[in-house]
Amino acid sequence: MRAASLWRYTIPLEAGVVLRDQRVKLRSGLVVRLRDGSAEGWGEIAPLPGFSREDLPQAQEAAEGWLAGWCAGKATAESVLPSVAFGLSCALAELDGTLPAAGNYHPAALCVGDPDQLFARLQALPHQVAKMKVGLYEPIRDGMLVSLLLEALPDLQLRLDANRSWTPEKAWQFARAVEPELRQRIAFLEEPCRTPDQSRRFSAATGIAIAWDESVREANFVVAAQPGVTALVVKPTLTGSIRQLQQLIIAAQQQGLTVVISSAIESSLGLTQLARLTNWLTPQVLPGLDTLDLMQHQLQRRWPGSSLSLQTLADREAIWRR
Ligand SMILES: O=C(O)CCC(=O)C1=CC=C[C@@H](O)[C@@H]1C(=O)O
Ligand SMILES: [Mg+2]
Repeated sequence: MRAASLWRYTIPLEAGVVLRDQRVKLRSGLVVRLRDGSAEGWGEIAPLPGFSREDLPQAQEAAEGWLAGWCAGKATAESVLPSVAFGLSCALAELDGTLPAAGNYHPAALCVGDPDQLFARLQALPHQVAKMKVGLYEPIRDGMLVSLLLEALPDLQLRLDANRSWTPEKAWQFARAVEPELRQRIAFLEEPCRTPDQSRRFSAATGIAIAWDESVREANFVVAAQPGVTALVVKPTLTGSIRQLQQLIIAAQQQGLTVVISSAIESSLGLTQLARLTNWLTPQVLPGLDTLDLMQHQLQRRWPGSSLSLQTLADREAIWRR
């Protein structure tokens, strides 16, 4: 006997969270629970405004349609909406036991805040891998800060993310502020320039490794080894089901590329599932999942070690059930 419930959640974000130049105060999404006899599986469906092609009402409509079919025992294809396909695939994988319980709860530390605080925080990290946004201020300032951190912390490896914000000239200004021997400790710089071509040229000229994030989600994207490209940053809420993630990982491995499983600012429910997917599918790679502290509370499942309070859904009214 199959049953399903859908809840809607809204979590206040910490002041100052900026996504694509927009200050964002709330994160909303759906949580699904599937039951089949005594087995149970949960998933999170949370399109990210400005990044997902579907919005929350569209995701809800698609999820309800899929769930009605599933409860009736019909063979149901994966949704074409990535957030829906991802959340439902997690719920199914918990239900049938394919998603292992063990997780990798040690993401690359996301650096925000002023350089002094950053320095203290980075020094205390168990593994010296951190991620920093660049491209929000002057590129020379970014380059100087990167140099300062790499010089002060000799074991530190930095992942940088420019979100396609630089012209070739600005990207050069950044690179000139980082000495060539320090550039080797930039594990990768995500999408430095406005176009992939410009980013590839930047990498060839500076020796700074790059990674694709936005490009992975473009219709014409092909997984291919290219000089200077070391990694694909994959946010499953934006790319689709666990099966699609597995295909991407296999294709990337065949081309010698690393896949970094990353957050699309999911709640602790989705983040802990991403941590489990990381441990299962990319066990050698630190994930990009250090986004829980952008939120004011956890949802349904605890992230190990987090002191944020937990809100659960079982006593809340579902918006849909069957
Ligand atoms: O990749 C990580 O380590 C954390 C996630 C992260 O940086 C992002 C998540 C979602 C939207 C973006 O603002 C941002 C990114 O650009 O990659
Ligand atoms: Mg990015």
